[in-house]
Amino acid sequence: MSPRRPFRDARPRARSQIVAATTGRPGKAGMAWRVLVWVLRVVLARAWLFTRASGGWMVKHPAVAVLGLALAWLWWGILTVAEWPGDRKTGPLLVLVACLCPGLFLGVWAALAPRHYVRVTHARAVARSWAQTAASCGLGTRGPDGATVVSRLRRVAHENGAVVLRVETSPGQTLDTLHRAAPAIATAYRAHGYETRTVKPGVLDLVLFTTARLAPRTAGLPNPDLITTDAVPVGRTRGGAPCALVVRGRHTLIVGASGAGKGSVLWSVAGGLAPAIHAGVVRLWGVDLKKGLEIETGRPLFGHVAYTAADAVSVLRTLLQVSDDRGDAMRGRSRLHQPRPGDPLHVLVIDELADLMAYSELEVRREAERLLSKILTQGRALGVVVVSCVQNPRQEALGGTRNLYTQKVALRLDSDSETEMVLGGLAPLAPAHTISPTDQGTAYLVGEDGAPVLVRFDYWPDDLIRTVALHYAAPAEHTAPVPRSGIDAASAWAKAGRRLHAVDADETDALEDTTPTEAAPGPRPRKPRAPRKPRAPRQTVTEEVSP
Ligand SMILES: Nc1ncnc2c1ncn2[C@@H]1O[C@H](COP(=O)(O)OP(=O)(O)OP(=O)(O)O)[C@@H](O)[C@H]1O
Repeated sequence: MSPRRPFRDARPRARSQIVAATTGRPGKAGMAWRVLVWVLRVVLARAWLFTRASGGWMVKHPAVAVLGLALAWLWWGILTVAEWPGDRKTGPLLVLVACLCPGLFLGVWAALAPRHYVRVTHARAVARSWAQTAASCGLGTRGPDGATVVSRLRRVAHENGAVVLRVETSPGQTLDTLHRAAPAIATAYRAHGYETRTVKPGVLDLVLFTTARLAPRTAGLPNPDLITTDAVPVGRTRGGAPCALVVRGRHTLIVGASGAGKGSVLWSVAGGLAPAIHAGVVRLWGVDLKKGLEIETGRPLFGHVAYTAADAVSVLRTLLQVSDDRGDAMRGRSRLHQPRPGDPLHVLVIDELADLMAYSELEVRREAERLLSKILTQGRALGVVVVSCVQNPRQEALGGTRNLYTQKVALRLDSDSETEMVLGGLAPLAPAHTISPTDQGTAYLVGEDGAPVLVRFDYWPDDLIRTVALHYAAPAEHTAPVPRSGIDAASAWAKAGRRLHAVDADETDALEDTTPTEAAPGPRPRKPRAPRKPRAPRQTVTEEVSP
């Protein structure tokens, strides 16, 4: 252990003493201190902006600045030597202000409207350097007269955390030419990333991100009225806008190195779905072969959980059965399942998929891969979706299922080859391996449209997970067995719900025996006992006594 450094310990102590004696004081004195600090901050910040903007202009135009100073000084010197009666300062000062007025104007502008000033000056700088940058990034073509013609920059706009360049192709170029030049342009302008959006034929918006870091945020209690599976709030995007995840109709793969924040993504989904779970619109299933450490924190949200490989296979088999039954019921009627109470969206959450697909017994692994692949190919439209978390995106950890996920969340990854494994051709647009280890919960989200979005998922502390899980616990009927056929569904759900209200631990075991998991590998479950036949009443033989 390193020796403790006394001055390091003293610094925070001195700081907290100062805070306690000033802004931390109770009552009006504390309030006065806080107002004073705020005013000082604002004044100092504005003074700095003024100095920087006007000083910057003077550095760029030294001749004008020196001329102004020299004229003012000369005028004042002449008046002084001539012993001019009256005011000798106003005239020279006016001359100085007149010479420096463009710089002073910029300073006042920066101090009064700093954001507008930065945006306008930045846009002008980009426009000035565009021709040269575009030509060196491959956007120049030779005109008939031999001169180089570059793609036209139509406008420079600003969004939160991004600069948007609207670029128009020049004759001889296609949109593909602009797409190919985008990485070089982003690098030339020192952007942290980029995105391209086609506006109309021949016109493209090139979005250059000016920030790589998104502020962390702790999740709050979910909105009880937000019963949705199509836009589950999970975090914030780069521009600070709320980010919502589509759960219905999509299988989601969450990949991230150890400590990258997979838990945040998992609980953002499970916690965001909590009101829908409580309303019976979503039924949550959990597989956590790390002894249930993750899922057990929010256990009441889950209908069924599996903490062993054999149970996990049973859960997969049950869900496959559900999707088979739904397929029969939906055929010719609907192409996408519409969840509702009594006929919910089944969401299977798997924490650390590799534990099941790579580190289990060979037989279990094969069966799990077979079942999961079937669910991933068939379940999407039938209201059975999978959310899998995994550390290692390699083939051995995911089996053949990697490309069956329709939505991917790439948290921090260890190398560019891992990013490529997860996101394929989108890797240059979503360099997940460059996410800082201190930015846990930051990830590139790639939905079905294939456009990566940088998102910081909300952080879910354990206490919040427990509170939400208790508040929005799954309805009793969701911990009941899934009926095998849709015909007697309603009565089976109701019956199971009634039974579960009164169950104790033994009864739950008995109930589990009746779930459709008979074909699970390992020891065969007991056959349910046939109901006992009512016994015939014992006959009493009376001897007839003949008269
Ligand atoms: N969204 C977030 N914002 C801020 N900090 C976070 C966020 N998510 C996670 N963290 C921090 O990172 C730590 C690790 O997160 P988490 O356990 O979710 O990572 P993980 O990817 O699941 O790791 P492992 O695979 O080892 O279980 C947490 O204890 C927390 O301190």
